[in-house]
Formats: sequence, C-alpha cells, structure tokens
Amino acid sequence: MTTLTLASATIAYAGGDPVLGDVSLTVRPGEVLAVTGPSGAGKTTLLWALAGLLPPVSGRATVDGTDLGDRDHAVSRGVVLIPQDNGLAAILTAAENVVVAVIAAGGTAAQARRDTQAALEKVGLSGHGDQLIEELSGGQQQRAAIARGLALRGDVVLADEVTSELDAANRQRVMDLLRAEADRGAAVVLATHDPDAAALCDRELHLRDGVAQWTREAPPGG
Ligand SMILES: Nc1ncnc2c1ncn2[C@@H]1O[C@H](COP(=O)(O)OP(=O)(O)OP(=O)(O)O)[C@@H](O)[C@H]1O
Repeated sequence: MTTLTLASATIAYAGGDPVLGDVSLTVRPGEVLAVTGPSGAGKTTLLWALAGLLPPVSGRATVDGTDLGDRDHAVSRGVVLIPQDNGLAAILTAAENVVVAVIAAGGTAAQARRDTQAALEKVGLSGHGDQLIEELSGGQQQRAAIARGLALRGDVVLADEVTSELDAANRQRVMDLLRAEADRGAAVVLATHDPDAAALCDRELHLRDGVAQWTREAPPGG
C-alpha cells in the first residue's frame, strides 16, 4: 500500500518555464484518480512527476512520506508507468515485451511466463502474444502496453491516455482492469481526454493554463 504525494510542486522541463505551478495532490491506495485537461495542459507532465521522471523544481514529490527521488527509486517503490506512446519494443512480440518487463523487475522466467499469459488474457490479447508489436493494430498495441503494466503489479499505476485508441467495449474492459488494480490496493492515476473514462474514476483533477483544480473531490473523510 503506497501513497504518492505532490506538495506545492512546480513542474518544468529542463531550462523551460513551468508547465504546472503549485500542484498539491495525494494519490491513495484503493482509488482511481482522473487527470483531465485539454491537449498540452500538462497531463503527461504531471504523470512524469509522479513517476520520478521529472523532479519538481520547487515543492516536493513524496512516496509514503519520503522523497520520491529519480525514476529508479520510483520503480523500486513499485511505481509503474504505462506511457502514452506505449513504450513497447517494436522488434519484440507482445508476450516478449511483457516477459522482459517482469524479469527486469525481478521475476523468475517461470513467473514471467505465467504473469504474461494472465495479463494478455485480461486485455483480450491471448491469441496475439506471438505477434510482433509492429504487426498489431494501434488499439492492440495499447492493450499490450496495459498488459505489461498490469503484469508488474505496481503499488502505484500511472496510466497515460491508455483508452485513446480503444472501442467502447475495450475501453470499458480497461477501466474495469484499472478498478481491479485499485481494488487490490494500488493507487491508480489515469490521464485522459475522455469524459466517459474520467466519470468512472473516483476523483478528477483538471489541468488548464498551468493550474490544477479539483472538479470532483473525495467526500469528506474519503
Ligand atoms: N520533453 C519536453 N520538453 C519540453 N517541453 C515539453 C516536453 N514534453 C512536453 N512539453 C510541453 O509541456 C506542456 C504539457 O505537455 P503534456 O504532454 O504534459 O500535455 P498533455 O496534457 O499530456 O497533452 P496531450 O493531451 O496532447 O497528450 C506542453 O506545452 C508541451 O509542449
């Protein structure tokens, strides 16, 4: 069970103006948080800060109260990122992409094979594990990236626009899978343009013009 926090964080790329200023946010185990906002508002940037890829230029990013540190530290704390561009190796098959990630995270080969099969099945790709990524459709590639993220069993799951190329049935399937991640105790953050996907989340943080605003907050005590 892991809690990620940004406290009065200003987030910028090296040498650039701040993309987001004074963001405060706590992502708790068991919840699915939506990050919304127009294109370029900073959704990916916020997820990168939560992933340890972009340290705040002021304020703090913490994991269970200690500094989040760099990406390696975040990975060691179970912070999984499913990136917007899917980040899959095109020269590997869908299954190989998942297996490699599980083994890199410390899993045995047998465990990696088992977890890969289960994850591909969850996203509806069990018949496509042996296909190269470049042989898959955009939506299938997106689901392969989700399978890889699920197989890592993160304590925090940061999902960047993971439903953008999916039909309605697969979008619902993925939203159910993210909910299941939260139900097993993960803290889940979904960056999305899709109001229907955001509506299925517990809370919504909307980004616009460098400012983060809650449009739906947890009930008091929630
Ligand atoms: N690597 C980078 N270096 C410098 N600036 C960047 C970098 N990546 C993004 N930006 C800038 O940060 C701002 C926010 O971009 P970001 O990708 O976070 O937006 P977004 O809300 O995720 O957009 P979209 O919905 O189009 O994916 C934009 O002005 C963008 O140009």
